[in-house]
Order: sequence, then C-alpha cells, then structure tokens
Amino acid sequence: MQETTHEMNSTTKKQKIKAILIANPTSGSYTMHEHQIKQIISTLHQHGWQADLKLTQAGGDARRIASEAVEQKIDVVIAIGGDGTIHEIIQSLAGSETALGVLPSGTVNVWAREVGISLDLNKASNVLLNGQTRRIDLGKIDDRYFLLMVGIGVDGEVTHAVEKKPVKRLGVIGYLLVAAWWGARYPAFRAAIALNNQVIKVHALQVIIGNTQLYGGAMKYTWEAKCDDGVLDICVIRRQNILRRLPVLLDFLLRRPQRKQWVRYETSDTLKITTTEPVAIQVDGEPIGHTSTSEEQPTCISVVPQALKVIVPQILPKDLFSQPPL
Ligand SMILES: Nc1ncnc2c1ncn2[C@@H]1O[C@H](COP(=O)(O)OP(=O)(O)OP(=O)(O)O)[C@@H](O)[C@H]1O
Repeated sequence: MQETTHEMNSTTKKQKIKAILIANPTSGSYTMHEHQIKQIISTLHQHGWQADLKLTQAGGDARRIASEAVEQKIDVVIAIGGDGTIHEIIQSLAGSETALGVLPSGTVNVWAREVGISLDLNKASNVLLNGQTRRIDLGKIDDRYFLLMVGIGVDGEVTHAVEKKPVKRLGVIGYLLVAAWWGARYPAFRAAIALNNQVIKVHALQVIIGNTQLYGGAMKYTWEAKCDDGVLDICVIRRQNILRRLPVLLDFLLRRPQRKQWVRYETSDTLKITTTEPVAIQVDGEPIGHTSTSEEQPTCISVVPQALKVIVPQILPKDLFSQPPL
C-alpha cells in the first residue's frame, strides 16, 4: 500500500501498518477461502503488518467492528466478504483516515470486479501489499452511505424478494430466477426527480443512481460514472412493454451502443425523488425499504466527495477515476 508505506517511512520505520480483517463467514465463497485467509494473514505479518482477524456473528457486526477500528485509528479495514459486507464497513469508514481493503469472498463481488481486484485471494492480497491508496466519493441515501449504486424499481423488488428467502441460497441463479419473474411482470412507476434546478417526470422501470459503473457484475447502467468526480450518474430506464424488455436487457448485457435509446442519463451531486406509489429500493445490493411519496419529504440522494480511502491495484480501469493518486 504505497501511501501508508510512504507515511511510515517519513515518520518512523518501526511503525507497523495496523489492519483489521473483518470476515463474513456467511458470504458466498468464504468457506472455500478459509485456509487461504490464514496464509494471507501470516504473509501480512511477515511484511510487518499488525493484522487481526474478526469474524462477524450476525448482520451489523461488520459495521460495529469497523467503527471500533476507526476509533483505534487502524490504518486499514480489510473486508472479507461481498458487497454487503463492504456496504456495512463503509458506514463506519466514511470520512475517516482508515482505508478499505478487500479480499473478495462474496457471491458477485461488484466492487472488486470494478476496480480489478482479483477474485484469486493471493492476487488480491498482493493489492493490499503493493497497491495504491485513493480517495473516492460515496453516495448517500437519507442517512446511509453507498459505494456502488442505488436501484429503484425492478431491482429493488428483486432484492426485497430474495432477502431471507430460501432462493437466496441458490446464489446468482436464485437472483436470476427472481429477476426473470419480476422483470416480466413489473409495472412501471411514475417518479418526479429534482436535480440540477429542474424536475424531471419519468415513467420508468428502473432508476439507477451510480457512484461507480458496474452493475450486478455484468452490466453498466451508469457507464460514464467516475468514482471520484463529485457527482452521481443517474440512468432512468424508461417504461417498456413486456415484449421489449428482453431486447432492452440484452442491449445492456452486451453493452451495445443502442442501449442509450432506452434511457435518460443525467449527472448531479444531489437529487430528490418522489414516486406516486412506494417503490422498492436496493442500495449496494441490500434491500432498504421504499421511496417516499411525499413531496415535502422526498427520498434524498447525494454525493459525499472524497469520503472514503480505498486500496486499489496500481493499474486501474482507465475511465473509472478522474483524480490523480494521493
Ligand atoms: N455472520 C453473519 N451472519 C449472517 N449474516 C451476516 C453475517 N455477517 C454479515 N452478514 C450479512 O450478510 C449479507 C451478505 O453478505 P455479503 O454481501 O458479504 O455476501 P454475498 O451476498 O455472498 O456477496 P455479494 O454481495 O458480493 O453478492 C450482508 O447483508 C451482511 O450484513
């Protein structure tokens, strides 16, 4: 990790990098990686890191442990899990000097895929040791931070439908089954979105508000998003009849240029959304309730510039960052 090593050299060479590894033993591929994780921790020790492993017992633990790490001025919190575990951890890391590292062990691992952290944990641990530290923006919906995106509409319903249901145990296949069911029958919704001093009225299947580009590990709805540019990208997928929905989805899956015709694309640092009926919301893949139908108290989404330190590979996707390294 370049920046911390540099800081270490400029103060005292004896100072160790302090890291807490927070592992979610229920995340998609954790069991498969358990042995490897022990080896990685001893490698970190050999490189002079003080690294302690903490396992979560239940949802919410990762956030609490990360909060303690920030209080103790730990240099790095390493998430061993998927995007849900990362989502919990960033709630505590936001605005702090503690950096987020990742050993991807989830089901989809969108953040790791997005920045090019290998799903091979030995390679991912090399990013911890030899990567670079950047500051990136976080999004915020009401009081909750997000790293990747907010989804309102079909994907919100899918996430709510899968949560705590047996189909979740099927992993990606479970999501695809529920997504196919909801994708075909979902009615569009009407929303008023206030941004950039205007109100746009939409009749949509889906609104994605992205801090980053990659969606579900495969598609890009917010394909122009940069994670450090101080704005969020908004992709409104307009209402389509049942027959059109599959071709639209294929345009996104195959990243065809014509996908642009199905959407309205905006950027803004703040937006306020009101829908005529409550619409399901997902944040970084987690279901969090429904949109507001009250114009007086709309659902508020904003960007918090430079809120999170992250450890990422030396070589990054060329269009995801706009600022130079720290
Ligand atoms: N010990 C635990 N027991 C039960 N749930 C937990 C525990 N620790 C964390 N969680 C919750 O598990 C959920 C899923 O975790 P996570 O996202 O890391 O794995 P995943 O769903 O397999 O991966 P991805 O999000 O990349 O697809 C999160 O909502 C998190 O809060």
